[in-house]
Amino acid sequence: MMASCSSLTSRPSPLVHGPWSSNPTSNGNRPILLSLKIRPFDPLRLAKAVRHGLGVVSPDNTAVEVEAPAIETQEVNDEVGGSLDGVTETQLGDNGKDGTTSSTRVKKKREDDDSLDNRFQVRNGREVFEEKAYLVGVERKGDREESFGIDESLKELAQLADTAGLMVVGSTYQKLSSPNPRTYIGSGKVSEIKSAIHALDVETVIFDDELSPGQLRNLEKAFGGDVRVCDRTALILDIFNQRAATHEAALQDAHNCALQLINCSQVALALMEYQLPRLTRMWTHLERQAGGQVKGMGEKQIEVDKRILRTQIGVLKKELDSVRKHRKQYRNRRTSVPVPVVSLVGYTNAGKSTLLNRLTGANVLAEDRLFATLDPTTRRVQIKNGKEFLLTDTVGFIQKLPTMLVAAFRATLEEISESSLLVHVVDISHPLAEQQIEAVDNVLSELDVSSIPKLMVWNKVDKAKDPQKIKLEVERREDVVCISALTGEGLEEFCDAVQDKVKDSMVWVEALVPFNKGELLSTIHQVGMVEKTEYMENGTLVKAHVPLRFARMLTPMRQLHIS
Ligand SMILES: Nc1nc2c(ncn2[C@@H]2O[C@H](COP(=O)(O)OP(=O)(O)OP(=O)(O)O)[C@@H](O)[C@H]2O)c(=O)[nH]1
Ligand SMILES: [Mg+2]
Repeated sequence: MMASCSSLTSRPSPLVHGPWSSNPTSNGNRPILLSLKIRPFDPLRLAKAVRHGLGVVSPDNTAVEVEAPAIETQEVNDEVGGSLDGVTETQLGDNGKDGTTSSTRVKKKREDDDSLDNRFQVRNGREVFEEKAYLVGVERKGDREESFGIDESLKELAQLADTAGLMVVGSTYQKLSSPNPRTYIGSGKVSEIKSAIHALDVETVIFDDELSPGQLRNLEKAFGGDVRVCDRTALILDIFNQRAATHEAALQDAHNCALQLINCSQVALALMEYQLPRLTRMWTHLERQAGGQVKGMGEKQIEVDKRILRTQIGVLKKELDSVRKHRKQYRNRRTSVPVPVVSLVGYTNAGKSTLLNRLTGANVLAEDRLFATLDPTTRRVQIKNGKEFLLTDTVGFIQKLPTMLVAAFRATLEEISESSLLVHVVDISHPLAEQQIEAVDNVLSELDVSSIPKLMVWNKVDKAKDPQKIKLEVERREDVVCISALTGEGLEEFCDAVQDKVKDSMVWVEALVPFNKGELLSTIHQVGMVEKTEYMENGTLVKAHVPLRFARMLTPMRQLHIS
């Protein structure tokens, strides 16, 4: 294993360019994180840096099969506060639905991938190295039964790893009362994973929960060699980084481009903030490089690195503030023509982009991978009766969303906070649909959107085990519409429901519009729900539901009519 790892150093992994690593040792040259070159902030250059600094897994090239992780099924002894009675035997569970055991699959994979060259793949015109990853989860005693189970959480982690371009070769988990402060898992489990690393030639170990910088360091030391340890947060940040690059080319207008830049910078900021306390890894790296002789040198370097990073974080934050202010002004201008804005929110992979594409003929990337959408896209939807609304697609939510990424979501979230309606898209065919709904509601409850009306949409009904049962359930409930964004089923009902809900958020006005204000009349027809128009001597009397902001603009005419 060591031999193959060290031979990697001759071919830089395209996924990572460590900003501090001039000498690409294998550890400074692996996928996952540390991907941005840190230089003074320039949004355009930053976007470019993101694009060129990473090997992007093409969204079009989805040939890599998402492999369900080999989840250990054996009971694990309890470990409290780092006591050392973990399980030592590594066992890859049999979860192969086709009768193939995971270990056979793993063996097969190893044979297939014996040659390193096989693992360099050209995707999207770039060479990407598929690292072998091993997943580790912890089931906390006292986790509520209805929350995401460890199996499901690890399956999701495997999907995330696949999206990031890694090859999952196995996984394990441990039941704990509380995590070990030094190594997160118990020492028995650490040894077990170490055996798995050797047996499966693992290059990256990914933990399903966020690890502290100290835990990361201790685990890397414990696993030894060139094994990289990372966590769910790092993985998600890395995917966001990749996605930021992929989507840039697809931008079509200044509005979406501005949003993209904010998102891109937010991701950069999240990355830097994640890196800052973890920079000490480079210290170890420098120390090792110098054979442990010049400890001071590494120490000095890390201080310099930290200072540079802190300055960059400060500059980036300032720039972001200023871009945000401009965005707010833009939104204010946009709402002066108050076409209702409807935002699609929901768990990642629920089908939001597919729905947007279906309704607007847009060409937003929709695919069976997590976080396909990073940047919010807005398109106009024209309904049969001539009415229209703006539909905004947003980044998907996920359980265990890293706190620092909530800030990175802000560009999207600021947009949805001014919507007339939030449409919560649910993949009703997913076995954990309930839990996903809860995870989305949790994120929404942290945002200032409680006053915005909501509509729930159960999507992918075509894929559900028992579509009839779902349709009956929907009939009993008033607040849910059942659709298939893929086949188009239920989309008319969806548009009607959107209109009804949008109407609920409007106010009733009766206004006398002077004949010389013809354009106002057509705007009322465009954005409001007109019940009646009457031609009077000095203008047109309109009775309609209109958006609140627009009602304010009509105030003088309302007074005119009353007097
Ligand atoms: N069978 C079926 N598949 C669907 C339906 N809607 C979407 N999908 C599929 O689900 C996958 C995810 O769809 P997306 O539209 O990318 O999902 P998303 O919610 O935008 O995902 P993120 O951008 O990752 O948050 C794609 O493979 C779609 O083809 C549906 O109604 N039925
Ligand atoms: Mg999407």
